[in-house]
Amino acid sequence: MSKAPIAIIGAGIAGLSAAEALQTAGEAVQLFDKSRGPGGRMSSKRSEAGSLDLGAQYFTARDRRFSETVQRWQAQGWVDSWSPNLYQARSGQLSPSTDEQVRWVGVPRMSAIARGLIGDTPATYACRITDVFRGEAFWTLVDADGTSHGPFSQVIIALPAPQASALLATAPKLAAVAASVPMEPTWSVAVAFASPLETRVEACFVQDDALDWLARHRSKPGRDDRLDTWVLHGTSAWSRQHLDLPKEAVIEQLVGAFAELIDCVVPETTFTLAHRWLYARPAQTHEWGALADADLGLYACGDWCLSGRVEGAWLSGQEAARRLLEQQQR
Ligand SMILES: Cc1cc2nc3c(=O)[nH]c(=O)nc-3n(C[C@H](O)[C@H](O)[C@H](O)COP(=O)(O)OP(=O)(O)OC[C@H]3O[C@@H](n4cnc5c(N)ncnc54)[C@H](O)[C@@H]3O)c2cc1C
Ligand SMILES: NC(=O)C1=CN([C@@H]2O[C@H](COP(=O)(O)OP(=O)(O)OC[C@H]3O[C@@H](n4cnc5c(N)ncnc54)[C@H](OP(=O)(O)O)[C@@H]3O)[C@@H](O)[C@H]2O)CC=C1
Repeated sequence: MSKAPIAIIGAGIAGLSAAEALQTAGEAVQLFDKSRGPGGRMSSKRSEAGSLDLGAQYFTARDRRFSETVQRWQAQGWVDSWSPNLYQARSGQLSPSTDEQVRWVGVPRMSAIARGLIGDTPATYACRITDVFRGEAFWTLVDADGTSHGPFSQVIIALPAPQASALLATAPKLAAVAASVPMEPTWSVAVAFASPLETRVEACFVQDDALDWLARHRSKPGRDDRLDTWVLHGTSAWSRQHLDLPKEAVIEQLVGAFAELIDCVVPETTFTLAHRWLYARPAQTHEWGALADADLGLYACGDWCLSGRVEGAWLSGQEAARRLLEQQQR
């Protein structure tokens, strides 16, 4: 009889990283995600202004293993470096803020990385897992429609901490650790103009009440440049305070803050879109790598186990896979 596969809940970069490491080691995996495709916070949204990166804007690679992986992604044509005219804004004052940091983006959109990584890995989408339980030898997952999935030999939960905690009931200690990680929201707005704004700014780290970041979409490699589209992110504090504000009001306030900040005339918008990320980033970084109850065969990973960035999420997926494989060899 062939061995039961390993279930991975969450097809963001952490789940995909774990899936790749396990498949490379000869294990069979099955991914589940509540969205219509992979990528999670690294996905891109299709819109009338083209495909937009509303979540992760770029990523850096400081760890050697991740750097080597990103080089491989670049060779496969999934990523390219992005060197925008970088600015900062402090107390409403814009100033150039060029640096030497290499920043990476998916091409032609951020979701290209997840699309590349998933390959032909078995994945079930639009499937929100609501329960994870273990019988005598195997694991079963239950989704929001009440459908059961299994049997599975082990389970990796690769979700933001509050969502992971809800599925970790079988391992109360892991559930408690995940429940101890608050995650901050981010309101993300895309705004497009029919003719290009007369500014050199292509990206800006903002320290403001409302705005945290802005990026000019067309400055990224491979993007559609028919419109001059900008992505604006609210700060964690502002996003938390305005969590339930209607999207139109969020757009009005963030585009208003953008118009005050940017050093040029801002004309009528031709397109706007708002997206609320409820669990955008962990409030602090951690050094857990991944969480494991190896005897049970239950693991948890995600950006919140490390740095709250793309690199941290990828490394956490690797660590969950490493611990699972180590336990199998015992
Ligand atoms: C607005 C924003 C800007 C960011 N900017 C940057 C940046 O510039 N640089 C950077 O390095 N990082 C950035 N990040 C952070 C980065 O995107 C994350 O650290 C990383 O993508 C997290 O990956 P993950 O796999 O841990 O989680 P996720 O990407 O959240 O993946 C979790 C997956 O689980 C799925 N899921 C959730 N619950 C269930 C369930 N019950 N059943 C099934 N599936 C479920 C979700 O649909 C999702 O696909 C940003 C994030 C946001 C939101
Ligand atoms: N919005 C979210 O939910 C969210 C945003 N995240 C952002 O992701 C990047 C990733 O961080 P990383 O360490 O990989 O990148 P950087 O080294 O580019 O930026 C880190 C912070 O350092 C400051 N910084 C960096 N370069 C400059 C510069 N040339 N001029 C001014 N400041 C710079 C900046 O911090 P401040 O805004 O100055 O406080 C960068 O933020 C990072 O931008 C996160 O904010 C991650 C997860 C969720």
